[in-house]
Amino acid sequence: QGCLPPGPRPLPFLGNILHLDHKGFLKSLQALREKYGDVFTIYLGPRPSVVLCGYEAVREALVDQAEAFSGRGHIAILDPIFQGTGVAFANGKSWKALRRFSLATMRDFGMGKRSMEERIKEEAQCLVEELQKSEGAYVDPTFLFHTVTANVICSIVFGERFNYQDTKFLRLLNLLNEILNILSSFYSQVFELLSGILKHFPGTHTRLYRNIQELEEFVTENIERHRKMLDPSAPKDFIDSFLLRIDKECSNPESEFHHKNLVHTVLSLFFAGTETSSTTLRYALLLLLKNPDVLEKVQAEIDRVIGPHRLPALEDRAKMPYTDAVIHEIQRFSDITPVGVPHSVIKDTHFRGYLLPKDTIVYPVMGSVLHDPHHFEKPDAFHPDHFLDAEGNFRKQEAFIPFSMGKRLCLGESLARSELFLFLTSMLQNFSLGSPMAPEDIDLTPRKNGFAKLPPVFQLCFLPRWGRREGVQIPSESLHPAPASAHNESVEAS
Ligand code: HEM
Repeated sequence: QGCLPPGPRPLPFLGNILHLDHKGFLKSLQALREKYGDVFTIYLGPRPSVVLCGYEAVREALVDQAEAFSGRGHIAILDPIFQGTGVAFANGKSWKALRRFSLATMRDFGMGKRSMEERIKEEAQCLVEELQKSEGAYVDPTFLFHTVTANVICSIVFGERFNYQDTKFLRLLNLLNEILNILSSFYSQVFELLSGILKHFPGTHTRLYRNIQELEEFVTENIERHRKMLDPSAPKDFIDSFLLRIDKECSNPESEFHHKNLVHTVLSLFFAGTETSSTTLRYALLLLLKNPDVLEKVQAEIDRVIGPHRLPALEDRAKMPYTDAVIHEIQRFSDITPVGVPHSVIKDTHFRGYLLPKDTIVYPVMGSVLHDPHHFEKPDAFHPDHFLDAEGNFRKQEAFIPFSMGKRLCLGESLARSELFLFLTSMLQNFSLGSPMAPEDIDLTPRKNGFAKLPPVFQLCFLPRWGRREGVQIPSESLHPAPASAHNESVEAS
């Protein structure tokens, strides 16, 4: 049975449901941490989960005992669909093969001649053009940001980006949105506790399964098109590369490279790689509106290093320590997966004097690491100096782990970091930001702070910083006041 860490006494079947506050799973965990320490056990329904808080405990598990803690914990509402297939949900030999393949394919030129950077730059340019069309009106950027991050995944897996008005693409986005909304809803948390009963009745999970099925059909049709056009000497995207691997291993009945794993790996990339990046971008703009002095310094660095005449490129980042520090602080502060993604131990595991039986679920509470007061001077403030030394050089922080740590470390980390840099610098190179509210009135209280953390809904306007004449970008005096004052002037002008 093992010897689990201490925790509140569970009820039969219902576990610690009474200790969990649906408004803030994280808050409930913080209260329990005060009572039981950095490592404790809670029962989600009848199953125990071990919760790890603070940098030290999370590192000791995910890094010092990386292999033991590398299992993926079940997510009850998704279990019947994925059944352990697809890179984000698989375990053991299957996960290892899919992860190695996915990383190698997305790295370098695993998918033909176009690099990841080119794909993101193309999307960044479309994003700037789309924002130009808003003509300085106030907009809520949520949908547009989902669109651009989903399009980057489309470019990688399908080999093509879609026009923002394309009806098929809009349907794909709606399905994704609805699926991710259900996954982060209170219903899914209840399902986690009571899946044994709820799965026998129709409910929101039935709608979730219909949506996922439609998404699977969309992906399968696309795979069939790829199959017909496949050129074995020139794979041009993720699906082509996977199909070639299926063919290569077709005589091996044990192969992990089959249709179901392809479809579910593609879905994993969409689920893990769209809302995460787009929520971070939204937080970025909100924090820059709230902190106009920071915005001003970022734009000054962009003007100095990149200037107005060319697109930002990844190699600029090394020359932009302030912008790099700000992006790190945005990710630290926004902390978009506060309780982490569940892991499990793949064997009986000794940890800090306890014995966790094989398959015990483990939550590495990332919010407790990103806000660890032993590692960050002002854990609850937005403070880019966390990532700068006294000379203004970029300074690494070991407790900066928005992508987690160890063997399950986010597979899209490099892609996501490139997206954040290129999308943000492209927007700030071209636009001043305006808000209908003064910075001190902007409320940062998250709209949700449970399994996912979401910023409040807000609006802003994008005011061109440069006029265009005969294809050359030139400074537009009337449109280019100092960014901090632009912030307020634009409000009065509207
Ligand atoms: C700011 C953006 C992002 C953040 C903060 C983020 C964060 C995370 C976190 C916390 C995990 C869980 C790691 C664990 O289990 O300990 C994860 C896993 C994962 N992420 Fe990301 N992610 C981001 C963007 C992306 C993108 C763009 C992709 C697209 C390729 C992606 C693909 C994945 C996949 C496939 C996994 C599962 C890895 C596995 O189970 O082996 N993520 N991510």
